Amino acid sequence: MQELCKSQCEPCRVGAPVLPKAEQLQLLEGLDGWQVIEVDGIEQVTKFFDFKNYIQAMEFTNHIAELAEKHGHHPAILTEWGKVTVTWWTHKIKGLHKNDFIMAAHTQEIYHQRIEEALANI
Ligand SMILES: C[C@H](O)[C@H](O)[C@H]1CNC2=NC(N)=NC(=O)C2=N1
Repeated sequence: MQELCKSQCEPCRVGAPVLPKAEQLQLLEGLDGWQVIEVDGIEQVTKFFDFKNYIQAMEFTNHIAELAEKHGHHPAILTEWGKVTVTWWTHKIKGLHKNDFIMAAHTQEIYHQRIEEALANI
């Protein structure tokens, strides 16, 4: 995860190959609690994050939106009371690219940073 978290998204062209399952599993090992799902035949990597309330969930959602804009790579986000589910896949290849695992690593890093900040303010 350390390596992924320091990585930047690579240019991904239409028609690029989706990640083979073996590489997906290897990249998952570097993450914490993410899983690969398939939705309408499209493989995606997803994880949900817990929060104290809806405002904190929304703040995290907006932080991920800023991350996505910065990298030009955007997730599906479901924001609920106390919970945010973030799901990454690459639209242009209709599946998983290494970029999705890089962005998952950045996502969980943001969550951990926010938790540490909250604990520091107790
Ligand atoms: C033009 C724009 O950069 C592209 O459409 C980007 C936008 N964000 C994206 N996000 C994701 N998840 N997959 C993409 O293929 C993608 N393409």
